[in-house]
Amino acid sequence: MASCSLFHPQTKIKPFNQNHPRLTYHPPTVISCSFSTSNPSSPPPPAAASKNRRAADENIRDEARRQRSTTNNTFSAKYVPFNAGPDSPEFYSLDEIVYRSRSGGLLDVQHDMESLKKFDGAYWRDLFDSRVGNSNLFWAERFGKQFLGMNDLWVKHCGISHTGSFKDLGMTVLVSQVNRLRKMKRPVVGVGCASTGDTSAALSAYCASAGIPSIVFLPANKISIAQLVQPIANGAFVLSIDTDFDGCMKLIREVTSELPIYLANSLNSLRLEGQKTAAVEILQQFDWEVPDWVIVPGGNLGNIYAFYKGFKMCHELGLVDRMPRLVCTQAANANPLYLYYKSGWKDFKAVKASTTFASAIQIGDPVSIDRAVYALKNCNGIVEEATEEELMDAMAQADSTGMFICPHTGVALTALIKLRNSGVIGPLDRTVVVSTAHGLKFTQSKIDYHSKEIKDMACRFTNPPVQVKADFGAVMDVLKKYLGSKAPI
Ligand SMILES: Cc1ncc(COP(=O)(O)O)c(C=O)c1O
Ligand SMILES: N[C@@H](CCOP(=O)(O)O)C(=O)O
Repeated sequence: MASCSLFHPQTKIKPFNQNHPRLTYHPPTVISCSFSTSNPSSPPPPAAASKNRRAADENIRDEARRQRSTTNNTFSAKYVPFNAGPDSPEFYSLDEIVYRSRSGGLLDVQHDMESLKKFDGAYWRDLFDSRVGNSNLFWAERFGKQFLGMNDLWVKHCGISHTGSFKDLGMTVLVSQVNRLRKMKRPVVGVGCASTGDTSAALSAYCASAGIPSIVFLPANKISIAQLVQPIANGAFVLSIDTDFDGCMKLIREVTSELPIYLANSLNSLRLEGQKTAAVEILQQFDWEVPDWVIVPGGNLGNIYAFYKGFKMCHELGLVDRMPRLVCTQAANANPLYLYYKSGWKDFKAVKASTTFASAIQIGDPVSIDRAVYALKNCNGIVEEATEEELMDAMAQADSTGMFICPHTGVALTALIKLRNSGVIGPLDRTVVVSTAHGLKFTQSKIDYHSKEIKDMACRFTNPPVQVKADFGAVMDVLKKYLGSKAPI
């Protein structure tokens, strides 16, 4: 949660709402999670939105039920082939169990934008403001000023959430829909995913809360202990498989086409509808001012598209007047998007991803490659990469200024450092780095770094504990030496 001292002086930041029902199941229609259902034929003035606000003792599900019964809701959404033209006849109800288009391509959730546009930007802003419930947007004052000469640098801590990563935002939507499908007696016995640790954590928690079986495929010995224990503790059926994430992903796709297990990876476009709300949160936290840059670490590449979609929706509905530029950044050990970008988008090749401290993005064959390319091309985006040393140093430097970030956020900060040093990102540019998971999930990498136990890595920013005898004189000696090395304030 944001404390006053972390606020940027010129920015009105909306407070973090601790009572936000992150683990509450939203009503079935995706759009009704976020939007009011007033009669769209006569848009109410902005102030009227506040009349729709739910009372303090009403949860968001009850509010949606009440509004559906008293208003004429014509909003709708459906699956369409990804990037299909307006004339494409192919579409599916959100109640169908479908992950691919007829041609085998990706799907996308398409909202009836014409209905939504009957309300103006002020209306939507007011409605979103009435439902605020954000993860922390942290003014990275020290890191920005000390290392980059920037005064307007922010870190969006999506990992300060129920299961400790941004996956919670999408999983609440997906599991809510599964809940609905099961109530409709659709053949869904369980929900499954392949995972590098965060998707499985979110899936197992939300399924456990809803009483739905979850099945997770994990690459053996390739995820952190903290991530492994999450689905175990939440009662998921955990398969530790002797392959990498891409191997697990292939298997879960085959399995979900044979068995009544609903696929929870971001190949399923429902997930991205939840994840895109992080973009809305950022805009809302800046009081609907658009940042210049948003930097996102990429692996399976659903999230970069989710951010694009969230910003695009806010632009199209008039909540904001422009789009930020997006930067997607990968570990150099797992960099198929980066190589594709460097080829001038000419030659995409999946890679065999090597081990990286950013283990959650050790992915060589991202399912959302087409979505990511679309997003980046349409916002003048950039792709960067980070070596192991760069990402670990960036993480250590950020931690030394009061953050406690994950290595993936170190990957994103490395992109920022490179783009700032090359002058692409200017000193006055308002920049948001997306922190995707909680640092406490990745303590082993920090221990390795601060113990200087990483082969071929200088570990330039270590801060190891000092071993000292239980003796007053010895303690005084080390303290005097330490204080002598510090300049007086
Ligand atoms: C912590 C973390 N950061 C970043 C990513 C990358 O997100 P995406 O797969 O949507 O590109 C993932 C998952 O892949 C993750 O778990
Ligand atoms: N980092 C992810 C990898 C799978 O991504 P998804 O968004 O397609 O589910 C994880 O935590 O499993």
